[in-house]
Amino acid sequence: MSEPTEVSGVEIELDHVTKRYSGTRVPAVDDFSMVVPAGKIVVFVGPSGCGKTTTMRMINRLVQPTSGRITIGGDDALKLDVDTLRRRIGYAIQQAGLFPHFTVSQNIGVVPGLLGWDKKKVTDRVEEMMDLVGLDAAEFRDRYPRQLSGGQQQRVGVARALAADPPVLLMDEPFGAVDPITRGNLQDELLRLQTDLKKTIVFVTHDFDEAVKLGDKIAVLGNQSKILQYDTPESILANPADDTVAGFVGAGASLKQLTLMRVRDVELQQDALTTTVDESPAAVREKLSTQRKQFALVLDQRRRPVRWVHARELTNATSLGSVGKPLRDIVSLQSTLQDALEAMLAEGGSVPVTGSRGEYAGTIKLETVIATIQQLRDDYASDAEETAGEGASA
Ligand SMILES: Nc1ncnc2c1ncn2[C@@H]1O[C@H](COP(=O)(O)OP(=O)(O)OP(=O)(O)O)[C@@H](O)[C@H]1O
Repeated sequence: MSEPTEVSGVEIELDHVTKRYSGTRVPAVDDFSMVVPAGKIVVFVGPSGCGKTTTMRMINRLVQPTSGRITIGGDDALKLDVDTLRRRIGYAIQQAGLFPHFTVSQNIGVVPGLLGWDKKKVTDRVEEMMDLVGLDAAEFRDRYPRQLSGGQQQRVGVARALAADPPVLLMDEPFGAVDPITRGNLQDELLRLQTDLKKTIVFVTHDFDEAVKLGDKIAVLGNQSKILQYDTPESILANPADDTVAGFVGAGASLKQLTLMRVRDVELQQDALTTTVDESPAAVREKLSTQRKQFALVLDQRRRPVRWVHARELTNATSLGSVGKPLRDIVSLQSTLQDALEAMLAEGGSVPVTGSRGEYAGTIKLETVIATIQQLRDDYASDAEETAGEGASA
């Protein structure tokens, strides 16, 4: 295994690449040039039909370019044997594209199997991948895709794409078909994985917020995959290159900046009273009353938050095993402040924050997010003033 901090991804370069589908008048992709840096996530975002998918699929030659050059880690992708090329490139798509008659483990083991790995190595790898994407192998290994939720299917799709440890990952709207909360969780998990894996990832989406959250760089594309702007999310939000990009960035750029900040970047509260499921309700009620608090946060044996319980609910309770209100939404240290804000609005107050293994790390409160928005606006206003000042003195 490589060191976790090592970049395992390789650079991708597209050089004057054009795709003209037969029988069409205008090219779907016209003279596209870009360098995707090794170990980074580059997100293609743009309107429907602008050529995002065609551009991406030329990288693994699911679409054959009409002209131009593509190199992957310095090798000419158009000259490589197509099987060799695709072994270097994981591919995940919307609705996961799983084989319906294969179990989860067969789906994840497809590429290692094709590569001729022995059975034991494939089984071990499947378990490792399931663990990586947060699926319990014992529970899910033998299920069929239709026996999984949309989010679980997407996790299997990501596990399958990563199974042969390719340096490059292409992801075409992989989280497009799931509800917003699951989508947020899947995005967080991808970022968490990427911290260790450091693959080169090209990610296609319609959703600008998703692009801001995931991208080290974003390519805003117009018709025929024309690159309108290719830059960091911070620069695109602060300085959209033209009106079309500004339109895409949309209203509320300062709110969108909340997607650039993570919960780990702000201060958490440590004043909630926590308790475990095996503590007696009477003891917890006593502590609540001494500390003049109304709510306690119940943690499970692994210190993962499960429920808020109100002092009132403890009066007749015999155990902490079931009383209280289950948490609908938990944010992690990786979540964006926007996710945290949405969770707070849904929960109606502070929300618990979890660390990398799901353990309780503190709570985040609305005032913290509001103060951060204020800070971002002040910073933005003073930057704008400086820029205006420079203009005047030039
Ligand atoms: N096989 C094909 N034959 C002919 N034209 C095609 C083919 N595939 C795509 N196109 C056209 O090429 C253009 C770009 O399509 P592409 O799927 O790459 O866009 P996209 O940006 O990924 O769109 P969306 O976001 O809707 O998926 C579109 O005008 C589409 O109609």
